[in-house]
Amino acid sequence: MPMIEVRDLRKAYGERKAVDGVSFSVDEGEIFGILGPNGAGKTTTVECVAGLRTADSGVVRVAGLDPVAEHDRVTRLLGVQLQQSELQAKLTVGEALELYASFYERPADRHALAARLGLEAHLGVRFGKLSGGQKQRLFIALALIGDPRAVVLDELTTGLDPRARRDTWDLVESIRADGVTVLLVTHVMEEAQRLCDRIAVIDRGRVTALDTPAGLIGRTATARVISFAADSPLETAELRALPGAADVVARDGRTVVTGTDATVDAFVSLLARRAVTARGLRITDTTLDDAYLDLTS
Ligand SMILES: Nc1ncnc2c1ncn2[C@@H]1O[C@H](COP(=O)(O)OP(=O)(O)OP(=O)(O)O)[C@@H](O)[C@H]1O
Repeated sequence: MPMIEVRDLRKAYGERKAVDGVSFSVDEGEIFGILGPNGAGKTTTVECVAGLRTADSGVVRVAGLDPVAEHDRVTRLLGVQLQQSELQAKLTVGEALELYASFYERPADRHALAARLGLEAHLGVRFGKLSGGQKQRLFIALALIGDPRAVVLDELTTGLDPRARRDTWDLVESIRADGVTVLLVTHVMEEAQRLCDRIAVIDRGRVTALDTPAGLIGRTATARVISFAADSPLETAELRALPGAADVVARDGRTVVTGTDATVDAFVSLLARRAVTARGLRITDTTLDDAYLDLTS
């Protein structure tokens, strides 16, 4: 049985179809990403998973339970950190953990959790005085306080500096290492690529692709990018004629050819045949960014 299952989920706000037939399932122990542009329906989808919104139609199950009809049981299994959460500014970290722990029969050990999230030294600090990264760590702690089997993390690293972002990623990996299933909403490509086992790309309320990060990248028609200084004697026409070449453009004083492995092989042969060098040659893979742009409007 999947840990989280969503089948043909639909939810409209008036005329606006926010979620329009979304399906996916998340296996136990997986980090599953939901990736998509602003307004794609990501938050609405995870709110339905958490039982915070009632779907118009479709099926949502968490460990086989209905998050709306069996809300209390699902709350014990599923921790939730939603986008733009807030707490009272005067509440201290310790008080927030104590308050949230009181909602559960068997909460996690507050002190161990605070230590694990690097909040031990901040237990007496008021919420309003915490940095962005510390607030985010507190919200993750609150999502984990019920010792859940799965956790929803929505826009986890928005507004964090690069170090805090990386620390948060390490934390998500350690949560998964403990066997907790993670449903992660993000529009940070690097985050999705680094953390997720599989990703559902959502656009305008629909799943446009569902695959591993490598699978999504491989789907893009062009998987290799060759670039070199624009002063080479190679003609645009002969580059365009390379097998598999999808595009040749001039950008920032460089010539950029996108294509496939066959394009790279033929390009190297062309250099040898013409006895020319391509100064500053770089051959890179298409990134998840490119794949994402291909898959969304
Ligand atoms: N309570 C609401 N009432 C009316 N419309 C809403 C409501 N919540 C969301 N919407 C609309 O539904 C669509 C999907 O919103 P949702 O928040 O699920 O998208 P999202 O992918 O999470 O976007 P973002 O990345 O910006 O958070 C958007 O057009 C949004 O404006």
